[in-house]
Amino acid sequence: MTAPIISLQNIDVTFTPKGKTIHAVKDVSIDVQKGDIYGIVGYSGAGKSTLVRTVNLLQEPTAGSVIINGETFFSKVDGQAKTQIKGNELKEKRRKIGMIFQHFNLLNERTVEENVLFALENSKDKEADKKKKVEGLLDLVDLSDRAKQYPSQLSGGQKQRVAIARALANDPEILISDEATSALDPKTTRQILALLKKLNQEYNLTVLLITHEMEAVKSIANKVAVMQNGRVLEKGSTLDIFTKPQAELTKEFIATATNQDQAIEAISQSEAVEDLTNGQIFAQLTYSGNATNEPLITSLYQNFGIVANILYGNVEVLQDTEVGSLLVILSGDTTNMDAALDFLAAQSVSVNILKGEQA
Ligand SMILES: Nc1ncnc2c1ncn2[C@@H]1O[C@H](COP(=O)(O)OP(=O)(O)OP(=O)(O)O)[C@@H](O)[C@H]1O
Repeated sequence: MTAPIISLQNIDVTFTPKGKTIHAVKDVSIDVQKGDIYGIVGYSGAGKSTLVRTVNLLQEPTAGSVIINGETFFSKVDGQAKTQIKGNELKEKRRKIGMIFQHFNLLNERTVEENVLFALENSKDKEADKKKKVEGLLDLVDLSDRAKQYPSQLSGGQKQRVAIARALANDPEILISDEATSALDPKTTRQILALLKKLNQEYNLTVLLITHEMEAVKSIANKVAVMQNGRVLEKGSTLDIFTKPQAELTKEFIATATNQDQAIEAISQSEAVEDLTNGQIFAQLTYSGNATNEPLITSLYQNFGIVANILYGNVEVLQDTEVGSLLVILSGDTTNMDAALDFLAAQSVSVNILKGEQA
């Protein structure tokens, strides 16, 4: 595997406001490969923003190493500062890491094209070239007809597209998106995510996607890290995390993103689940790829005499792979049930027992 474009190693960030100590980030290590859309998901206060701000040293880590494109931006290990880029060098490097935010951070008294041009104020290019560049960027984000308008005349989605054009002005290889869709409605969110995906695919832009919405991760990220209380609880490919989540928090995020929490809640109150008898299990089965095509339910009956009553089923496509989810009541002999659950595990079906003897 090639060297990561972003390598955060054992990052700690501690704040000490008024003598109080806040461990915002605790021993976080993340490697992002070029071309990844890497989601970092967690609730408010989990430490996501603080962590990503260490990538361009807007936030200096208390300890750890920040290595971008093989170059050590910062390293402090065992209390010893080893490397830290500063001053103009840091400013120069920062320009190669674009950032977009929840509230767009546009200059309200400047037009759309002036906002984008502003990012090029340190560029030594000729004015005519800069103008051309801005035109190209506005074309890219489909806002050419709004060039002379002011931010107040734009919708939230359009403002975010101006911010994206501005973030791309210095040809960054990395784009940090910090809750960029959190203030947008669902349809506009989908459009902005589609634009990020397009930039990723067509320009090989690496995207760090900070969000509290697993839905956003599901739709465009190929990798994801789940954060809570400053720590990464688990990380991996989006497909793996969605099909085999380990941490309770991850399961919660996924249930919300796939609307399964609503299905589980509704079905949990159904008569069939309320009146679960001995030997019955109410479970969620999640499976991907080949397993989707396996006649699982038939196998359970034929091989183990276990009857599966399907109460809810859903299939979606994640990273070009089908991911299926079933809410079922499994009924049958206890010994056979154990064997059936082992069989499901061997078929790479993740079984989450929601109610019943083995829960
Ligand atoms: N400059 C600061 N001084 C003191 N505490 C801070 C500072 N910045 C962040 N924190 C604290 O660090 C913790 C992590 O905050 P952070 O903003 O990174 O979380 P987050 O996951 O990005 O959440 P949000 O989406 O709400 O910003 C919080 O407890 C926050 O109050």
